[in-house]
Amino acid sequence: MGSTAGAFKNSAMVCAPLMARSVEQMVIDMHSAKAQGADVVEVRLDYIHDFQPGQDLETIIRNKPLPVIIVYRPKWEGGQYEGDEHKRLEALRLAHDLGADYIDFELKVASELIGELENKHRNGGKVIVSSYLNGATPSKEKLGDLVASMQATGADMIKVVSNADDITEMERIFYLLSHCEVPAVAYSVGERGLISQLLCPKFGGALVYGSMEGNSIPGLPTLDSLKEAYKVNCIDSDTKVFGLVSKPVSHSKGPLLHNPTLRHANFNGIYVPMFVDDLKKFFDVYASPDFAGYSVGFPYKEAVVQFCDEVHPLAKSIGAVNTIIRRPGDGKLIGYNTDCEGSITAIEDALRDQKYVNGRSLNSPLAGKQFVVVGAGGAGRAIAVGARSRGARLIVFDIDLERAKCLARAVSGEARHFESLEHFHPENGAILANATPIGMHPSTERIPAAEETLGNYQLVFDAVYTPRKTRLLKDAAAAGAITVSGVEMFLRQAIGQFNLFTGREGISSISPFYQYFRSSSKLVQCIENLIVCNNIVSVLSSMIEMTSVLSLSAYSSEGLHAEDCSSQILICCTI
Ligand SMILES: O=C1C[C@@](O)(C(=O)O)C[C@@H](O)[C@@H]1O
Repeated sequence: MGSTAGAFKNSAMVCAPLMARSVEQMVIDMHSAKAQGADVVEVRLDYIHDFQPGQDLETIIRNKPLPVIIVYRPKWEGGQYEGDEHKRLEALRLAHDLGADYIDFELKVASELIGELENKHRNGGKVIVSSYLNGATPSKEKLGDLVASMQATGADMIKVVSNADDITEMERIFYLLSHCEVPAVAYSVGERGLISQLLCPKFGGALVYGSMEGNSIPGLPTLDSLKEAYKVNCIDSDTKVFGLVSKPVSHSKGPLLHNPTLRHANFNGIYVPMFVDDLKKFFDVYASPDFAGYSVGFPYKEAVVQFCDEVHPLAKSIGAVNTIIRRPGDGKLIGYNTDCEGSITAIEDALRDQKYVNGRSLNSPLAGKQFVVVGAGGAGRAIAVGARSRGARLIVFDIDLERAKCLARAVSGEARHFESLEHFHPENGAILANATPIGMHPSTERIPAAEETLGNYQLVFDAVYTPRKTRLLKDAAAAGAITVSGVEMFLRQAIGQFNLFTGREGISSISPFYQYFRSSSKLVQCIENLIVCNNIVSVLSSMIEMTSVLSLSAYSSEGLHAEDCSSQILICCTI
């Protein structure tokens, strides 16, 4: 795909589709949408019960606080309206006459209706010609033909909506947006299509759709996330795209963390969730310099290694990559692993904080310890290799014994079948690390190990970070173990990714800052202040040069709290 982006740079409007059942509620929703940051609202007449065109349209148009798009979608185009077609078209004509800013005509009826409007005089209201494709996004050629026929109707704006089967279809949508001669809206619904919404301003799209708080529409980002987290109005054709390649992907807090941080660092970039089904297809299609780097999540951390042109030695020794950068000079994909340091330093610091000093080595509190890793996938490999590098003795559990054996060989450890974990009795002072998705939303009641054995561990770490306090961590804390949340690992690996994305520093640059603040009495003071006043922004701003505090406050409203503040400070200090 070429790196050409659209000509309507930065002109996209954020649009809230409204589907209230009554006109009164529609008016209330128009005002709420404005308060939530919408630039324009799309009023779906087909959702209004007992719709009376004459009076209801007047009420809507007289009370509109924002430009309004009037849509009266029939069943035959995926809408709710089943009545007489003549009456439907009459209502649309009336909306135009009453001064609606935009009227949406389906392609099938557009030529005739636009012709009529041309014959009367047009009153300034614009016409959007829309086409809802039943199924996947067609080829570029077919889309091109469709767009040509839509433009030929005399549309002021065109709108194409598809149902994506695969994220790679979005490349055709971006091509459409950047090559259309009139303002265009094009997107796919659903998780696989989300990037068509988020990246549409980069490619010249005219509208980005967002749902209102409490009125979420499946597959649409919220107005708030568009305005606050993604700041879609700041995107232009030069914006570099970073994405989380994963499946599932919607649980990730990465966008909430990386987007404000990129902005704070004045880096023209956006970080988006990418629901990927087929890695090869994905990397083949998104090969332009616009797509500058990726986080790699479950289940692809190992599989993605083969798609990297070069792999950093640490990632190679782990056999898993969680960060990919497209090297600016030659476009090659370079793979890294920031999970390893992220998880191991989180565990080490928790042990040090508990004033545990290992008898045999002062270098790492993990030296000589029995270290139980559950899950031999990408995250498990990073944790196991990291623990081994600190001198721990590994036992690897997995439902696939061969996979466990393979990792055990790499770290000179033992392999066991997952089922035997229930009866496993660890040594005194052992560490347990869960590197499986067990306990992650939505199956939050599950734990990977038997509850009765948790008290035998000195420390229990969970790589799952949604929810922040997993059931495993709660049970382990109740049993007296030190617990380390996946949030710690998440934040630390994200710092490494951020440095790589922005080309600032290498992954190893995390520790000097952290070392400084960890040993500093200021940190203790700061933690106490944070816990007392719980105001991260004010405490940190008085203490260190302000950095990405914005991202932290955004994140804290999503479930990050003062208790996680060692990493919050870490993040602030490294950016
Ligand atoms: O483990 C994680 C977390 C992550 O998957 C996420 O949920 O954002 C992103 C990965 O790159 C990282 O290694």
